Amino acid sequence: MQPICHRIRSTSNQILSGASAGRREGRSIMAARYMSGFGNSFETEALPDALPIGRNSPQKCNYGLYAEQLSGSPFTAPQATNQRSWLYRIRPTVKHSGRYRKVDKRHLRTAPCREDADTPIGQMRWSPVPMPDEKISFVEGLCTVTTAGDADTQVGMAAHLLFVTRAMQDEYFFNADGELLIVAQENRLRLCTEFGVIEIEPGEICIIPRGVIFRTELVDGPARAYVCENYGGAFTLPDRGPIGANCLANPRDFLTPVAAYEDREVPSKLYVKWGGELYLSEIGQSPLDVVAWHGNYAPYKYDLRHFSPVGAISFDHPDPSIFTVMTAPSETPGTANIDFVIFPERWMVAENTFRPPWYHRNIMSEFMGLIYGVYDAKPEGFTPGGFSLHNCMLPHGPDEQAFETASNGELKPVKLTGTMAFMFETRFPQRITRYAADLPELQENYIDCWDGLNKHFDPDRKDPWDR
Ligand SMILES: O=C(O)Cc1cc(O)ccc1O
Ligand SMILES: [Fe+2]
Repeated sequence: MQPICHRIRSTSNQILSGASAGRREGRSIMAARYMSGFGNSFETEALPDALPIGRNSPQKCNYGLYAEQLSGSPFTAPQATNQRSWLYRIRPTVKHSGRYRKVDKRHLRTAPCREDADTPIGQMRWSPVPMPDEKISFVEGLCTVTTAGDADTQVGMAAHLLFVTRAMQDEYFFNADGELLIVAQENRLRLCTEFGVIEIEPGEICIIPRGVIFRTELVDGPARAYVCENYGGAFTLPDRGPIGANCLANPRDFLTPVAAYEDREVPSKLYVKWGGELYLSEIGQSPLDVVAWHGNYAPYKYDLRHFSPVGAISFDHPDPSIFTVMTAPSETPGTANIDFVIFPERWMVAENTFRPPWYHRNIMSEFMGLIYGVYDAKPEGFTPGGFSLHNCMLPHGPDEQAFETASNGELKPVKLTGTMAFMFETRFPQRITRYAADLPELQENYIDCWDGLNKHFDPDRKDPWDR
């Protein structure tokens, strides 16, 4: 067995859900099981010998399965970015797809989307949007708040809020417009995918690559998440440069599910997001019928609490790029289509330093969310489930309270505990949607948080401590 190649054999791994999952919980068959490593070539089978050995397309596959390739990159992409998997399934995906009809996309939007034309520019922040009362599934609960770039040309991103108050029952979804980075914020979410079952809780994220079919279930109540839709090339790990081979997000902590399948023949619905619209196809069975698969194009999860931050151990506040979990690069080196950055628990030890984020203007556009705890630059008004947008070149930085505390406090080592904020940072301006602009949670007075930053300048008093 090659070191980066996983062959997971299990006697039977069928996706069970709802009541049947509960009844059989003791049998471990339901527990999501994973293989470790980022970007590996994995192989996994839910029935013994379902995977052909040493070839992809035998004349006949074992168990009467169909072989099918899913290409996440052009065939000819360079080795480092070449992504594809081979799926051995009960039916080919053409049988999970009939005629499509357009359906209501509710609050789902796609770039380019210029619903912000009448909204003045400005720094923006929203309080958490309450969980809706109505029963909505993953597909109905995606509410776009910003879009950037152009999905058709495969550049840019969208930031969505996600509210899930009901499981998808005989309903499935895939997104042709981009890969989905799902950041759990409240309660767990179970994603039953073509490749196997992934479960995430607040503090964890998962990536569903473009085109992968899945449905979602609830585990412990209505779930809320943030979602970044990446229209461009896939997220990957950033180069660590002089940091070396370890720390930040370590590859072994990324987890990909083992194969699991449904052999379920009931009228079902397949929803597809394609070209910014939502389509529905009625099908006669579950499309999650992949009994075995191998390759490097597959969903995965990551626990953000495994991120090992590296920071200033003497003085000054480094650029937040040191906290990049994953990056979706563009063709221009160092200029990401999207950087996914976190602000986790960590020690602050820098001496003679203004420790919170500095005041800042940025060519990149910064969408931020708070999973739990307090963000050091914004102790007031930025609450878990809330979000903010500091767009291209718009100034921002610590609020008055953070400035006062950080400028005057004793600089002994301090641990920021129980906190997890994140940023979707993109090279493109982010356009807010009408939905976001009309939310009552939009904080009209956000910019007042900088009101009390008074002039301290005095040409006759050089010593800042002498006042
Ligand atoms: O709060 C922000 O705006 C994000 C951010 C964090 C940081 O540590 C440095 C710069 C920056 O933009
Ligand atoms: Fe910033």
